[in-house]
Amino acid sequence: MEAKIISTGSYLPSTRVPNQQLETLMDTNDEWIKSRTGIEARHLSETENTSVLCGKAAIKMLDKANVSALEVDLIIVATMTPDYQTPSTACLVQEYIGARQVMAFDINAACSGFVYALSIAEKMVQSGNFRYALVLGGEVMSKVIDWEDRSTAVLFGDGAGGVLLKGVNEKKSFLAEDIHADGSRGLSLTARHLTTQDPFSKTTDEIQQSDYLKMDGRAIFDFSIRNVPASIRQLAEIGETQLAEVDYYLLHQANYRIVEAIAKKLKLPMSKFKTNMQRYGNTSAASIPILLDEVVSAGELKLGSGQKIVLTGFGGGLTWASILIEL
Ligand SMILES: O=C(O)C1CCN(c2ccc(-c3cc(CO)ccc3Cl)cn2)CC1
Repeated sequence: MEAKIISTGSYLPSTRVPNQQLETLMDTNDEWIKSRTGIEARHLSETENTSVLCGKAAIKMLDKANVSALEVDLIIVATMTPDYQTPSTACLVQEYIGARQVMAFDINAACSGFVYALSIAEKMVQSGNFRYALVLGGEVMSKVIDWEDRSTAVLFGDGAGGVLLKGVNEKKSFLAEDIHADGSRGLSLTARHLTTQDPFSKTTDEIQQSDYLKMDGRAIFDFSIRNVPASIRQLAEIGETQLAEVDYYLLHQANYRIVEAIAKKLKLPMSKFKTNMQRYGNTSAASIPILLDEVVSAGELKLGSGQKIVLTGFGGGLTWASILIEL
């Protein structure tokens, strides 16, 4: 049995916030944001939590595939901004879409989360025990942002996207993967630090509970430029594929200059690297599936066409993960 992507879907909350609107909230400006990140606007959720964004994206992909929610055997949600610690966001999605009481769980690999989840779901479908698998990336980053910290508040957005996998007796579609973590540099990007809190705990001063996302931007920038090209080269070698044979590279949409720098290091044209951070900002685990759905919806990628794509996530953890897929 092999796993095949049979549908894609995405959902953005309705409130669009252009850079100019952030100028009224903090000491920033459209020119700085656009020139340093490529971001022109982001969508922010006023009432819909992560499970609802994911549920709405899931309903779109099930409808497109003409698959009932009752046929879904597995739901994985990649998120660093769950509705709750428990229940998992995937359990809330199961209820939201009206699926049977099937296996549903969240994974947290931050901006690499969707690629991690896709790798996990593929193996589970290959086992022959799961016929239809919903693989979602969803974030409400706006709830972990410090809206007084202009260095991070201008970078992130909310949204959800995903794919519907089906077990089929066809040739392999998932050709190669390169998936990593490096916890030694994990504190370069943190959010929601939960320290020990019991009558006997001895939280020292430097161990601070923190609700907000904090990022060493320079460190993450440098890590990305170093690790992502190496991961893509390694993937191409494992998949016995030339970099030029890949139709599109869909990278985590953190920063336009990062995508440019990676394309340059790989000596590939920017035309192979689709981007949408201009419209949505950095939606962490949701960025790749939203981009994939947009490129498929635009007809630039066709499911079942044999086109080759590389999906690469990179960020919190630190994690980085690449997957080579023949559609
Ligand atoms: O001064 C400048 O130019 C600033 C410098 C700092 N910037 C950054 C830094 C890091 C990221 C980033 C974040 C993640 C997490 O999803 C993953 C990957 C990256 Cl590369 C995005 N922007 C913005 C422009």
